[in-house]
Amino acid sequence: MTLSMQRRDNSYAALESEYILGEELGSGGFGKVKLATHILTGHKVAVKIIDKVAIGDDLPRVKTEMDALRTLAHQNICRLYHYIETAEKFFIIMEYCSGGEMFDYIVKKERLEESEARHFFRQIVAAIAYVHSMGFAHRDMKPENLLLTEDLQLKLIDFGLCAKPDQGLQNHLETCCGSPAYAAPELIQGTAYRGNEADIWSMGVLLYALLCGALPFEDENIQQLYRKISCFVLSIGKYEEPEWLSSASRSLLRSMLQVEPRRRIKIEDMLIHPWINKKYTQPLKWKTIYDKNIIDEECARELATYHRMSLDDMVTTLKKWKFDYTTATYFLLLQQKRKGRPVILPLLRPDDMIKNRNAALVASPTIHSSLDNGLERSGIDDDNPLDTAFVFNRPFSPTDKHISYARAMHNGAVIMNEVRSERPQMPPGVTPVRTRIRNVDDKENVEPRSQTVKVRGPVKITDESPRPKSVYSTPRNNNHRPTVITTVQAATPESANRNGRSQSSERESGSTPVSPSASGERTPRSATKTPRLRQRVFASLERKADKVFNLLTPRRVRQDAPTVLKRTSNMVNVSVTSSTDPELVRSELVRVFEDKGISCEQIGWKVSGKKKDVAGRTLLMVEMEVVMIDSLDMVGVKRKRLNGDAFLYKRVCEDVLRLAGL
Ligand SMILES: Nc1ncnc2c1ncn2[C@@H]1O[C@H](COP(=O)(O)OP(=O)(O)OP(=O)(O)O)[C@@H](O)[C@H]1O
Repeated sequence: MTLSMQRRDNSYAALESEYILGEELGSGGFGKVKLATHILTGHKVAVKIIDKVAIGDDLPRVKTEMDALRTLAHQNICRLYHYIETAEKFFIIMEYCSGGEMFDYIVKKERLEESEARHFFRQIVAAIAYVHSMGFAHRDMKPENLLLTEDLQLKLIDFGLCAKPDQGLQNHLETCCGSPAYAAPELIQGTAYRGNEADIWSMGVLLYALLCGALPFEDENIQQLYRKISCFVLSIGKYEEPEWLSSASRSLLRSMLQVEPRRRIKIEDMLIHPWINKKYTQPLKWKTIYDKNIIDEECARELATYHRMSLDDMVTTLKKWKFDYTTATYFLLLQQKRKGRPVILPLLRPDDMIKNRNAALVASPTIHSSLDNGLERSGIDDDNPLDTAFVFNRPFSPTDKHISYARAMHNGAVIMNEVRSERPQMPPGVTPVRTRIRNVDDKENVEPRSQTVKVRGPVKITDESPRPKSVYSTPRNNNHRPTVITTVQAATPESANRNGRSQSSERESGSTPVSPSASGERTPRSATKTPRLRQRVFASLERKADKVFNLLTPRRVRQDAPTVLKRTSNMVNVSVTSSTDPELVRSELVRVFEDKGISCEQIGWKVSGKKKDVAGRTLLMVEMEVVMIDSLDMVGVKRKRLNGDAFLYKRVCEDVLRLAGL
């Protein structure tokens, strides 16, 4: 092991006995976020890893984020479970939002129907009403900071720029922060402002993005962007109002995108706004469903048994809200309970489990069999080996619950093999696809378990196993990468320089306003396409992608890439080409990146591009991975924003794929 690897090992040692690190979920200006498994419960969590040296002067931002996350507990705010600080790093362990970024959802849908936009926006309003009621302003509202759970519940993240003025939100703030495209005019003008009023403006931009699939003010050049917002402020410019917007949505947007902060709609008035409440029978429930003073007895009892403590002592411990491993386990047990799963911990402690990974197994039936009888599988992650082991086993006997859980923890591979023998055979590493339809009318005002939304699969591609018939591999190495979580990954390679931060949102608007019209809410999309909204891209991009094929050329492909081409059936963020030749597609991606002056790096089937501004600052990092689409046996391109502004990402992807022959 090299010295640098050892160093990395040590820096992750704090997580070793408690979490198993997995793939990278995303990265921001302040670190990266990885998927991980909480060893004791087997649940997935997200771990934000911040390097103390790399963060430098921005250290206070971590403190701000931690203070906010410790205080704020709301159903639409990503839950903090555990916080670890070491000499080198901060680890922020949070609720895992498997549905990806809200932005990708908008992109996938091009824009949202008003009813769907309302479903999401009500959750944004609920989160911000709560944040403001607690004396905080978020100050960085944008679609990248809104994540989705697998059942399309929205979670606000990234409280690193939030503010909590000592004398309350009526007090003025001065620091200009957030993304320029979402920034209120008073921030851009550099005057003192109120954080809550600035949040309402950003929410207006966000609602516009949901309804129109574009931003109201955009420009490649940040000064031009400011100029556009200033023109709007001076009433010599307007944002475009597409004709498909209903009169109620226009009126809400106008009241939020109100230049004069005092005249901007207040969050209390938004809660009762007709557009927000249309077709909802109950008022928006914005208050938190969590009470820090109430501890769930069943979860506390299970923890007390595990730690060999009295229930009272455990309740006292939990109420200290230390955000340590016990707090994390409590929250995960609570989550388990809400999903109708047994509230059970193993007899062994994580350290023992790791030491005894290969110990002989002791008992047979496992605990989660009731789940297998079609009772309730919600929340069980098919692509989590530990969870999967629990789901498809034999009936539960109360006496052996701990032993069998421990068995599953000890030797997932053995259990998995047993499991597979009871299920249709699948190639190793292939994750079964699960879809669920739930049943609901009023999505927001019912308990999460009874909600009915079609579940989107997780964003990542989990099928990484080569298929005998159609494996495309580079000449030097045929090894495929391991599946997502198999062993403790004390160290994972750092991605090359992902610390660039987006400076601006970039898109030329240049369009004149469309006169308002009171069109109905459910205008079919086909009838509402407006060429003026040039920002709407991905859907059209995907439709045109089939033209890539004929224009592909095989030049400039490095033949030394080590990884195997992935096959996928997961179409999230994947553009289909009509090509059957992945090498051709890859070489064309490289060519177009280079032609556009975007520096690019090719690693296996992934082509990463980095766009910089004139001053050499990284504005955006994007990754395009060539994949084979299972059902079609065609080549696809999977897009991923590594860093930087989402709408700039959208534009760059559009350009790259268009120039590649559309
Ligand atoms: N809880 C989570 N579940 C799933 N993915 C997550 C989670 N938290 C963050 N991510 C992913 O990681 C990305 C970066 O996270 P985050 O915005 O918190 O980092 P940051 O360094 O503060 O970024 P920024 O530069 O925007 O401030 C997100 O955009 C998202 O894609």
